[in-house]
Amino acid sequence: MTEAPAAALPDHEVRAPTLHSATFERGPMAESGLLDYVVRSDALVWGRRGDGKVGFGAVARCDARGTDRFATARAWWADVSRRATAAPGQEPTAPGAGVVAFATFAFDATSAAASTLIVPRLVVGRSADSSWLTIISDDPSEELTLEQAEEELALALDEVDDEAELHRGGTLAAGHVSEDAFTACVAAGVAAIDAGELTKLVLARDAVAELDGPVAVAQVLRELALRYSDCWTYSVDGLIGATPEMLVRVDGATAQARVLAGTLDRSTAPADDPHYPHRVLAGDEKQRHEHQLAIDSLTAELGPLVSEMIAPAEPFVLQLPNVWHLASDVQAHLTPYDDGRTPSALDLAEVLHPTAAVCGTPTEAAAGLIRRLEGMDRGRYAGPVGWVDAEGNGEFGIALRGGVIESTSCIRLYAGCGIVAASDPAAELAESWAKMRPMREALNL
Ligand SMILES: C=C(O[C@@H]1C=C(C(=O)O)C=C[C@H]1O)C(=O)O
Repeated sequence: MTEAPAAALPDHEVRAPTLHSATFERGPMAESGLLDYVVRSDALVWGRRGDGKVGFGAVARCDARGTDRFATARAWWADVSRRATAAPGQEPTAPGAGVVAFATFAFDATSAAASTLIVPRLVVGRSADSSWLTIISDDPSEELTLEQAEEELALALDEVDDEAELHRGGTLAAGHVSEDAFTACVAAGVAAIDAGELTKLVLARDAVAELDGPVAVAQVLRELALRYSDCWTYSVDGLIGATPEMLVRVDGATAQARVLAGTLDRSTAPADDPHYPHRVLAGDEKQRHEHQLAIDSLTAELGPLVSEMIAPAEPFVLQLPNVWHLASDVQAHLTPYDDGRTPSALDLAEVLHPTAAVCGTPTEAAAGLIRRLEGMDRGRYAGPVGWVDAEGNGEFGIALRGGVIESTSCIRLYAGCGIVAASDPAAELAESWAKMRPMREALNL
């Protein structure tokens, strides 16, 4: 048995609000599902193939920084969850219904970026077999009715962005890590690997998009969701994108992850060779090695918390519109902590982050070298992004293939690549461009 992580920090002042909610079942949604609700730039979004949730407004928020960012978020969420109540007869009916927080975490403990949990006022949710509307209040005396919830939702959907003012295009410039700096970083990373300092590290760069009008967030999200239907589209407090990588998903006592590592650009692939990705990706020793290190880092951290883990012996080739990836879906049965509680999605996000898919092996050596070589604050790029409910169910993707909105018309994009002994700087630079393609296309750049 494993000891549960401390439920509250020793100096944690309980300032979590007492929330109550009402959840109303709704009929089947149109084929487009949740996308019909992605119309505002300030909505909270988590979704894939029309399922997921869209949040409006905010009734509570927790911001944390530094080494304790996960612990602070966990303690705050434990307080919120413990006190949350539901209106009689309107209890949550599915994971993610009822009181729920959208969450985003900085990649590194030294980041200036806040890690944030936001509880929305309204949530429209949809899963394979149900859809619902939840309204949440921090005023225990407020009566929460379906009429009230529908009225507020209609208002929220009415105040859509003025399409005439939104951006049509713009320019993309180097960020903190230019192309030259990136290739130099990769060369230095390979040298460190050759010197035996570490086995793998993931190096990233950024690029700044200056648009000719306000970022058309909702439009970008809808486009990403439609084109990248195998990815999880997210928007939490200015962090937006569509990630193909699931750090962890918790549904009751089941945990799942989708590990990616190993990438092949589709734009340079021969059109007439259907076996190309299997031969060049699945058959390549460097890519297989990089992938195995990512799986090992996940299973090593997850192992002590589960009674059973199924990790396939062979990765599969995940085809996205821009690239192919080597992918492995891992599933596990969670063991309760010795206090009887099942590890939550938040607990697991903390334990699993950062995997070797975005940091390296060994973790500490890679994290140190990333700080030194990149010399940029990754902010929330490559950190966990997703949601958690009061029961501990939730989904945390790794915030990849996206960017951070820095001002009304400016968004910073990020992309990184796994570096092993056989990596070539120019090839890694090209791969980083392929990984920025989804956002560039959605932004019209
Ligand atoms: C770091 C990123 O992607 C990660 C690195 C990969 C690789 O190097 O092959 C593949 C998928 C992701 O785990 C990114 O998209 O920025």
